[in-house]
Amino acid sequence: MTSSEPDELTAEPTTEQTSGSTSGPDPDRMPKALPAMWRLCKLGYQHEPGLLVFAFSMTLLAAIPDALLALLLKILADGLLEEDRSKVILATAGMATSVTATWLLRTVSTRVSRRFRDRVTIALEAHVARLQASVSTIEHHERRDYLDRLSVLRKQVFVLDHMYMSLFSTCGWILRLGVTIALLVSIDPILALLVVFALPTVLTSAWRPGIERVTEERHASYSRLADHLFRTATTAAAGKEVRVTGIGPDLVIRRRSEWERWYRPIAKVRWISAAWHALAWAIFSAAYVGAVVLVAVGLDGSVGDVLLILAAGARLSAYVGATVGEIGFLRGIWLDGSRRLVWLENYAEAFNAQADIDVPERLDDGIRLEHVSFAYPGTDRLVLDDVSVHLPAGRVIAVVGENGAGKSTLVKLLAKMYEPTSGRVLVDGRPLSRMRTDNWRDRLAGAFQDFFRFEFRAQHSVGVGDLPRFDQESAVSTAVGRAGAEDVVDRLPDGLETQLGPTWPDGAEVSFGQWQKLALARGFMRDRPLLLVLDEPTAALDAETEHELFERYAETARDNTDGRITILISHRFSTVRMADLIVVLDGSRLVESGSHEDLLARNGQYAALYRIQADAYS
Ligand SMILES: Nc1ncnc2c1ncn2[C@@H]1O[C@H](COP(=O)(O)OP(=O)(O)OP(=O)(O)O)[C@@H](O)[C@H]1O
Repeated sequence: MTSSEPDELTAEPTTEQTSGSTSGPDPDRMPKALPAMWRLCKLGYQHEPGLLVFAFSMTLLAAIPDALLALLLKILADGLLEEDRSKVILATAGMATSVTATWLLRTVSTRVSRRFRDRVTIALEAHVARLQASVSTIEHHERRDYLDRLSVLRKQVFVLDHMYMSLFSTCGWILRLGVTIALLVSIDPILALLVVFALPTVLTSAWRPGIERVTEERHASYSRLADHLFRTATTAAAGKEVRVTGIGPDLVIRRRSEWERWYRPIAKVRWISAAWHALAWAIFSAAYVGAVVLVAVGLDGSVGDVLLILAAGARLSAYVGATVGEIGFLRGIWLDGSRRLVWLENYAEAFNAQADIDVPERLDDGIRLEHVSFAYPGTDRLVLDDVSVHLPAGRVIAVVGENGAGKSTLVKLLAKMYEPTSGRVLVDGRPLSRMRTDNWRDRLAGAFQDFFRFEFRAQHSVGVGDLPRFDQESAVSTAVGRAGAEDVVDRLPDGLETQLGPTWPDGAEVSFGQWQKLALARGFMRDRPLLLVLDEPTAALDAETEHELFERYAETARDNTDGRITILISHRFSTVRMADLIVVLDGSRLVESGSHEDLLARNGQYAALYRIQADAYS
C-alpha cells in the first residue's frame, strides 16, 4: 500500500483545514469589555431575575437617605440660628428617619444580596465547568497561553458573584455622588469643581487593577508551576517517587523561588500604582480644604452653608473613594473575569459552528489523511509532517515508531481532539472537520496509555465508556469480557458493585495493571464504534497476555458490519504483526506502510526494528 497518493474518491466538499478551523470570534483574542460585562449581567438575570431586580432596587433606595444627611444638617443649623422651630423639627425628624431607613434598607438589601450571590455563584461555577468540559478539543488543556488564561478565570470565578454586588453598590455610590454634587452646587456652582479634582483618583483607580492584572497574567506560568510543585510535594500520586528520590526539600525550595518569581514583579507594580494613587488623593484633599476656606471666607457663606460644605465635601471624598474603589473592583475582577468567561463561551461555541455534515452510519471507504501536518498550538515544530495514508474500512491498523514519533498525536487528530495545521482528514470522502464533534465522538471508542482512574463503583467506572448504558450490568459485563478483565472483577469483594479507590469508604485498592484492564473494558463499552483506538492500553500487561487479547480482538474487529477501523499503537511487534496494515512513523514523517510481510520483504525501517526485538526475545 502506498502512503502518499492523492485519492480520486475524495470529491466531496474540500475546505482546507487550518489550525482551529473555526468561524466567528478569533479564539486568541479576548472579547471587548463592555459587551462581555453586559452578557454576564444577562446571565445573572437569566438565573435569578426576581432576586437581581429586588437586590438592585434595595441598594439604590438605601443610598438616598444617607446622601441627604448633609442637607438635613444645614436645615438644622439654619433653624437653630433663625430660631425657626419648624425647620429644627423637620431636620431632627428627617435625621432620625434617615438613620433608621438607612439601617433598615441596608439590612434588607444585604440579606437579599447575599441570597442572590449564593445562588448565582453556584450557577456561574457550574457554567464555567460545563463550558470547559464541553469544548470539543483539548487544546485549552494543553496550550500554555490558554492554560494561563483559564487558571486566572478559575480563581476569578469564585469572586465573580461579588461583581453583581459591586455593580449595585457602584450605582448606589453614583446616586449618592449625584445628590451630593447637587447640594454643593446649591451653595455655589464653582464647588462642582471639587469633582474635577477627584478625577485623578478615578483615573488611578481605573488604571491600577488593569496593570496589576496584566502583570499577573504575564507571570501566571510561575504561579502555575508553584502550584504544581506544591501538589507534587503534598499529594499521594507523587508520594513514593518524592520519597525515593529525596526530592521533597528541593521541591519546597523550588516552589518558593517560583512563587517569588511570580510575586516580585506583581508587588513592584502594586507599589508603583499605589504611589500614583496616593498622589491623586493628595490633590483632592488640597482642593477640599480650599473649598471649605472659599465658602467660609471668600463667599461669606452662612453657618449652614459652611456645615453643608464640611459635611457634603467630606462625604464627597468618601463617595468618590467608594465609587472609584468599586469601579476598580469592577474593572479588575468583573470586567476582566467576564471577558475571560465570554472568551470561554465563544471558544466552546466556535468548534461546532461550521459542523454541517452527518457522521456516516457505516464506513465503506475508510479514513484518508491527505498531506496532514500538525504543530501543537503555540509551537512551530511539526510533530506530523505531510502525512498521507488510507486507513481502509473494516481493518486493523497498527501505528509504530519510536517514542515521540507522533503516534499518539495522529490518534488525537483522528479523535478530533485537534484540527490539523494543514491538510485534511476525510471520513468516507467527507471532511472530518465539518462533522459535529459530539456525533463523531459517539462513534468513537478507545483506551489510552494515560487513562484516567474513575474512582466510582466498578460498574460505573467501566460504564462511563457508553453513558446511555452506564447502569446496564449486562452491557458492562460484555465490555469486561471483551477486555479480558473478568479476573479483575472476580477479585473485587463485591464484583461490579465494588467502590474503587482505597480513600473512599469500603473502597478497594486496585493495582495499576487492574486499572488498565478496567480502562480497556471502558474502551470496549460501545457496541458500534466506527473508530476504535487502542493507544498502548495494555503496556502494563505482559507481552503474552497482550498478544492473546489482541488476537481475540482482531478477529471480532474484522467481523463487524460497520466497516469499523481499529487503530492499535504498541511497541510490541508480536502484537503489531497481526494488523492488516502497519504504518511506520519516524521523526514526524510517515516512512513506510504495508502488511507485516510486505514490510519485512521491503527490508526497511520496520524490518530493522522487528529484527532487533525478535533477537532480544530469542
Ligand atoms: N500537548 C503538547 N504540546 C506540545 N508538544 C507536544 C504535546 N504532546 C506531545 N507533544 C510533542 O509531540 C511529539 C509527538 O508526541 P506523541 O505523543 O505523538 O509521540 P508518540 O509517538 O505517541 O510517543 P510515545 O511512543 O512516547 O507515546 C513529541 O515530541 C512530543 O514532545
